[in-house]
Amino acid sequence: MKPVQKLTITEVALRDGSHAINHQYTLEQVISVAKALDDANVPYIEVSHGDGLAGSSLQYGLSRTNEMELIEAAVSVCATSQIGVLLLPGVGTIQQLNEAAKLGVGMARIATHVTEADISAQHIARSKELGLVTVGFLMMSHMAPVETLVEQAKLMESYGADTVYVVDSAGALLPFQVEERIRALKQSLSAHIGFHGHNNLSLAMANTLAAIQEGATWIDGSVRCLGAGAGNTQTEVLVAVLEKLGIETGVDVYKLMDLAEEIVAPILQKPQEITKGSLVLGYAGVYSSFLLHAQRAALKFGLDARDILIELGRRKAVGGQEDMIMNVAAELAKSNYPLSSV
Ligand SMILES: CC[C@H](O)CC(=O)C(=O)O
Ligand SMILES: [Mn+2]
Repeated sequence: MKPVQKLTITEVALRDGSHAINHQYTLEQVISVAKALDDANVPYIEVSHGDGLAGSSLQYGLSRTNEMELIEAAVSVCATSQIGVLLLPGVGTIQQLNEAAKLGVGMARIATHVTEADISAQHIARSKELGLVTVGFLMMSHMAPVETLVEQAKLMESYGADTVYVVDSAGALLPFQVEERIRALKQSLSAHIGFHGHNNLSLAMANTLAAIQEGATWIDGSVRCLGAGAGNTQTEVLVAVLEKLGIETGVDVYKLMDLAEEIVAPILQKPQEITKGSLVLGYAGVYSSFLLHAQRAALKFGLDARDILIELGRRKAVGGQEDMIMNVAAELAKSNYPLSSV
């Protein structure tokens, strides 16, 4: 392994994990998870609706608890960890960013589809003005050629992003594809490079290690894999693996293991496994957060969720097009279903 610089871990179970529990976090759950992550010395903890600030809606799923209350509570129980928020321009606005900053968050991640970095300019600029650590988050990175990804990352850097992430939203990338993407960004940017994986093809850990090997230093994980689809790179496992590789994170692995077992496992509505549904996300390159929406549409129309997901992949649906899921299901139900089989 090439020498690796110190890594900065961001825990996403309180944001990406919100998808997996239908955005039903309670104040008590967020407080207990945030407190334990702070105690384990995790540097950044993301707290927001799964689809970012202001994501609570019929389209994406209504939050049980107002996210600003969750953010405020998480900030209040953390002595050293910084709370971060995710914002998708158009879903959330500058107003919510200002509000979150007032509550004491330390980081904002501005997320766009991999070809749409230009819509992040004002949000990145505002985040910098607010003095926040500012991250550009290029979602569905598997959908663009490497050159396009580099171009888009450079835009985010030019707006002021301190770090730019390759986000494997569908868990569709293979390790060599992660390597070529991170290598190209490393060669073209001076910003830090980050990686956010999903485990739909059981490659989150391999992809994360590939990213680190090529120079990514900002890395996401979710405790007990609590994230959309089959979840993210499992944080407590990642920290243990990194320790074995002699790579420093500053995170206490024993405390993370206890948190995973005693606090996060009881929150899970079902274990984070690679089911046929989540496997198809990675296989067809579909946004991980579409899984539960597709399963609900399948029930409603008497379909196999896999056929809905395959069709969404064929149509290259992107985040924000959740309304397409019901449309596709309705069309499939009327046509000579099944159109495809896996
Ligand atoms: C919009 C939200 C999405 O879940 C962001 C993310 O974590 C991803 O694209 O993987
Ligand atoms: Mn994600």
